[in-house]
Amino acid sequence: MLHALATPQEKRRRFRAGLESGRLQRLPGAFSPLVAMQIETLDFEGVYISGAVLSADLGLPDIGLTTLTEVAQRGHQIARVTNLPALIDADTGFGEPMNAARTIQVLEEVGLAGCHLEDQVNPKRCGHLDNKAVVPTAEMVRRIKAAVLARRDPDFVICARTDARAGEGLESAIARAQAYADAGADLIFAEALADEREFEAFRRAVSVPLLANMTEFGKSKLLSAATLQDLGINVVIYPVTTLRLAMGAVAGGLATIQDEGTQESLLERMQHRRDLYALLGYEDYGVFDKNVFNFKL
Ligand SMILES: C[C@](O)(C(=O)O)[C@H](CC(=O)O)C(=O)O
Ligand SMILES: [Mg+2]
Repeated sequence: MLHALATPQEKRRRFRAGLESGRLQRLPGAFSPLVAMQIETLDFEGVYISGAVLSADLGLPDIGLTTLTEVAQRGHQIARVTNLPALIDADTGFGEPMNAARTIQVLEEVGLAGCHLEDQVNPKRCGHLDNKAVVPTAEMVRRIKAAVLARRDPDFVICARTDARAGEGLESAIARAQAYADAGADLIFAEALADEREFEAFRRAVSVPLLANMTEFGKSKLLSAATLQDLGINVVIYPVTTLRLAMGAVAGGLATIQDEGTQESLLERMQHRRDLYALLGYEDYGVFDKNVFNFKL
């Protein structure tokens, strides 16, 4: 009720244990706190909070327009309602290495389990767009070192993302990942890898845990959880999936209302009022006031 029972420290320890378990940690994107609660009712290991989704939700493209304050606020809203660890997209850290350091402290304070910082130049852009530019390896190493130094809970996971595969090629992306791991990154996110072969090459070369981004309609082939597990990948994110599902349903449903003049034919595809109330735990709120939850169908 009101918030999740697990503390941020417990959630971070749980995420750390998951990274060390040898089992794939599956993190669907939560585009709202309510979606995080839905994810928790299924057997997922965590939730992901996407920058692309936050931008889209605000009606903006994913080109580095959102601020740390907006990202932290959304992260807080989501992290507080779920017992699952939440990993958030911190883009480039919102500026210079000093800004990345502050970003880590703020994201820690709002209860997240970890975040990823990427090696793109400011302003960043979606990892599946063309003509991305990355900063020199040494500059990203400074970004990561500043982040690691600023961290106060050693269990807060700092994930380094490299966007170098597109512009510099696989070898360079691997060399960067190794440098980022040496700088203290706990987890490596290799953005926009093409297929199994590229994940295999990363797995062979990098000793820290690896994250795979299974985003739709991008540059990466969609690989199943079983395949990723076999490849030795530790974390998979489905960053924009729930938003794409919801928006597909919203667009189709609005067209039906236009065509049919009623939403009657859509009812069975909707989350029922009863299920929404169960997810929100309405009944639990009756401990404060017996009159809060009076609902009969
Ligand atoms: C993972 C990602 O950074 C995100 O913000 O969710 C995006 C996802 C996407 O645009 O599909 C990305 O740059 O890959
Ligand atoms: Mg992003």
